[in-house]
Amino acid sequence: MDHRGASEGPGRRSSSPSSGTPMGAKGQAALSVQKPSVKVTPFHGSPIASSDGALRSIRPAASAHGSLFLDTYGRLTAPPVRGRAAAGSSEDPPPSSGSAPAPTGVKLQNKYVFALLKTAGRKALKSSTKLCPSHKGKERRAVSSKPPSAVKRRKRKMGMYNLVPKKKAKAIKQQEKKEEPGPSVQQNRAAAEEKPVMLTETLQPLRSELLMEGDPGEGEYTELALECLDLKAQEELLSPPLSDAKVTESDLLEELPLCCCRMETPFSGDSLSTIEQTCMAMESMDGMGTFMECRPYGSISHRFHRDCASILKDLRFCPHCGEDASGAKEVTVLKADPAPSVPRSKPGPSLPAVPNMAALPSVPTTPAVPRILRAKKSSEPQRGRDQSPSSCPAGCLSRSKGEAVCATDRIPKEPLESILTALDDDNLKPKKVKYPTRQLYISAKQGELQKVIQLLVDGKDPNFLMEGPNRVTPLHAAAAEGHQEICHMLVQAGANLDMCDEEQRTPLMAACENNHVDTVKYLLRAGAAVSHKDIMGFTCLHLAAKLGHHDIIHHLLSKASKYINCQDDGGWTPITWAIEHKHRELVHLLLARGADVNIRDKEENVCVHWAALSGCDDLAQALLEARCDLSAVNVHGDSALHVAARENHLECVMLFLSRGADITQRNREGGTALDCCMYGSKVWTALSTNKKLTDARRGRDCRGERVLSRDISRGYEAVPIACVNSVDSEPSPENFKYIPDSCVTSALNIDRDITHLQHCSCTEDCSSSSCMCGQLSLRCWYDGEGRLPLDFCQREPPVLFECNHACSCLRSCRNRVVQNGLRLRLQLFRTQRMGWGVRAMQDIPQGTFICEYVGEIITDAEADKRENDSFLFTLDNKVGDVHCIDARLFGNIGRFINHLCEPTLLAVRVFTMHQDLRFPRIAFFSSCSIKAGDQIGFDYGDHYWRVKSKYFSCQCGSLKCRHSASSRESH
Ligand SMILES: C[S@@+](CC[C@H](N)C(=O)[O-])C[C@H]1O[C@@H](n2cnc3c(N)ncnc32)[C@H](O)[C@@H]1O
Repeated sequence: MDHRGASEGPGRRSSSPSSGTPMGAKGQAALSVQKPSVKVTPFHGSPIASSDGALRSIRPAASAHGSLFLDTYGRLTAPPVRGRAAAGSSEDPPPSSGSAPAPTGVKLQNKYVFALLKTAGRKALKSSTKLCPSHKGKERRAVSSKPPSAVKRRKRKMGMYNLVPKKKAKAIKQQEKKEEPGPSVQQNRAAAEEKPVMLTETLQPLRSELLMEGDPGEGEYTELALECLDLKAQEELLSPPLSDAKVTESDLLEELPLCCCRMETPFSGDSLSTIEQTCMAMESMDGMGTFMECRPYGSISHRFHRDCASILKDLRFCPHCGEDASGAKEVTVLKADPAPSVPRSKPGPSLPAVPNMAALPSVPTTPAVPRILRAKKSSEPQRGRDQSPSSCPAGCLSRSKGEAVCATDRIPKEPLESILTALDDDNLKPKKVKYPTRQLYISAKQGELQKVIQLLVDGKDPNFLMEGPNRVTPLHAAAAEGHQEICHMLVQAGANLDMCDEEQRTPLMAACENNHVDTVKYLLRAGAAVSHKDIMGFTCLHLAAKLGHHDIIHHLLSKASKYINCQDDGGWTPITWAIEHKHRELVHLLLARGADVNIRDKEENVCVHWAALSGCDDLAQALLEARCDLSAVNVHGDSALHVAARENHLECVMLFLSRGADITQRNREGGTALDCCMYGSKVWTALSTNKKLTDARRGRDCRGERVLSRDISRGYEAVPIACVNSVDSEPSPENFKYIPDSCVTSALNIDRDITHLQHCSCTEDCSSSSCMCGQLSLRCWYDGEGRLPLDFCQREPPVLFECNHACSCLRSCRNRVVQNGLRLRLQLFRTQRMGWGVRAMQDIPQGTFICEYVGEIITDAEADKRENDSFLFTLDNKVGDVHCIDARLFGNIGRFINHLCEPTLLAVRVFTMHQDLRFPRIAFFSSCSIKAGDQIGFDYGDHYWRVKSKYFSCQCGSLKCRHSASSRESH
């Protein structure tokens, strides 16, 4: 049994309610697994056995040993610790590989697992690649535990916000430094000196308002706790491969690491204590300390720690504006700014309300994640406690791992109007920075709506596939983060809604997996395919069900309920995932929506197997009430009771026993549920007690009546015929073949020409109201109930001719009884002295057709050759050759009817489909009324007993018995 990590999170089927060797080699082998190749096992793996013999769930070996993990998409990646070590070690590869493992390594591992997958089944892959929330936690801990010096310094990529009032592109400024400022530059500077004044005037009331409310963060910016940051992802995203090639001039222009400050700080004097004089990065700091001050323009000042200067080719630059900082002066701020609020950029000319703007998604209220920027420095600045991460005016947050986070990267909520205005306004246009295409992915992931729009306007491909092992698009990233409005922008820019990543997952799947209901709704409305399957056969429903995303499931089902029973590559439906992961509410939702609980997975498990595995007796009960088959066994012969017993789930065991689970049922290894449980446990006690009681009951049953077969006719009769034995241990007779109609095994040339009707012994017209065959002079012997009349001659029964296909009557004509076959409830039972016999299971009025004597039609000569004459019925009709019906090898229930000296049956010759008088059908009619439970029998005839009395005597037990030993003696 494969019990790998039943309690683990998403990613793959962690376990299987299959059987295994309780203490066997399979379990040991699984435990000793160290590598993915070994972890990858077929769908059925043995469970891991504990010392007590109970089968236990274990975490996949890969997880335990860090061989493979899943990222937030549930994809394969390398172990986080190893990845982090690589990032922090000086001997390790250059940081271009980031903290993540080398892509090729991941690729190889993926390929390796995928190759194994083909032979071992998808489930194995799932098991081997399990990771989960806990993995993320590990990753974070690994990040925070590394010393700052262990992190390689790396060239910062330029980052900036687009709304930079009057701030010129760095390239222009660099150009200005080289050349004498021309008139146009002077104009720009003049403008730069004017605009901040306008801004402060505009924003002062609002800032005061915010200050009065004491919640500066509620305005344009919201701070995130550092712990919220997905540091690993950001490291990877923002750590482009470093090249040792020469840094060109264009590199200087494009790659100078800058903070994302978008605001110039007007300098209006020597005092640094007023808000107007501070960079926006001051918002989260106390503002005290010694800083370098850059004054790119007369009224603008930028402050930053000396160590926070951007360095490129040994030149120091202001981290805010990229200006040469070699001339920056050192300033000391002794007193904190009284109002370290956030200066605002001028939003540009106010826009009239745009009607269709309402249709656009609203700007997110959740703050985007600040980016991590790494300073390229020869040594990490040593900061004391007083130099808290927020104390740098440039917003460089010194982290324990030495990663600098620029607080100015906090992303403001920008109304779309402002964004659009900025795009159109030359003054508000961003610095001319040449972003790589992957910036679109980065910004989409981080929720930078403004930048996403800018990048799209600049012509970045919305279907760009991010390099790396998973090859996701910006739409994947935005959907995974729930950035609905960015999804909208990307889709409008031509992003393919159903683009697949390396694991064949779509953006919709990413949104489903991450529980972003609104994004899911948006993508569905936009036309995303809900039926798409990923590399493991998962649909959106599977992903959401596995993770318990109730609202996602609810919405998906409202749109596409027909996929509710869709099976993934393991044969699992969404409800099996929900059951395994104990998402109770979700299970009930899926049940209410009609999930099929008896769909078998690839190991033939049904839902109740999974409930047994997860130990959810409440879910098991709900499943049983939804008619889940408790007796179902999987390919290993395990019932749900086996699984619950093995997992030591007492409540489930009790439930299953109360619902009649068969405790004696053995799996393919020969084990009962009792054999699977832990000796001495409560489950063991419950099962042992039940076994004792069951054995006692069966002992009583042995003395009572046992049902040996529910239907000896195997469905060939319209009414099933049970076989019971309350007399001895004789099993149900199986030495013959049940046939519903007589057969011939040699050429008998039955004449089926209906012109023989003229030989019919009956000369009376048909008296049936419905029969229209009167012209053929057929007489209908049956009354309105299909019975023979009470005055029917029993001493010498006439031959009956039923209407058939050659008649003009309807098929419902009442002159068709025998040809309609058995209609009464009969039972084959063990008699005390006559072997098997037949009894009525209902009251039967006189004249009712009971059954036919069916067998092999043979010649009399053939009959004489046959040794066993116990089942021969002669068709002696004094017409032509004599034939017999031998029911020894082929027969129906009639072959079990015994001789009764007080017969209740009358054998009548009947013709139905032909009138070849040599071959009548032998039909038994009740010669009297018969009570339910009475044995039925006919008179075998004196000739029979004259022969057989030499061997045995009649055992009919009748007081009027004529062939018993005593009666023979008396005669
Ligand atoms: C057509 S079979 C009836 C089914 C038979 N009892 C059986 O177990 O298969 C006929 C055989 O049943 C037994 N049998 C039928 N009626 C009997 C009776 N009244 N007394 C004793 N044996 C009878 C005889 O062995 C006979 O050869």
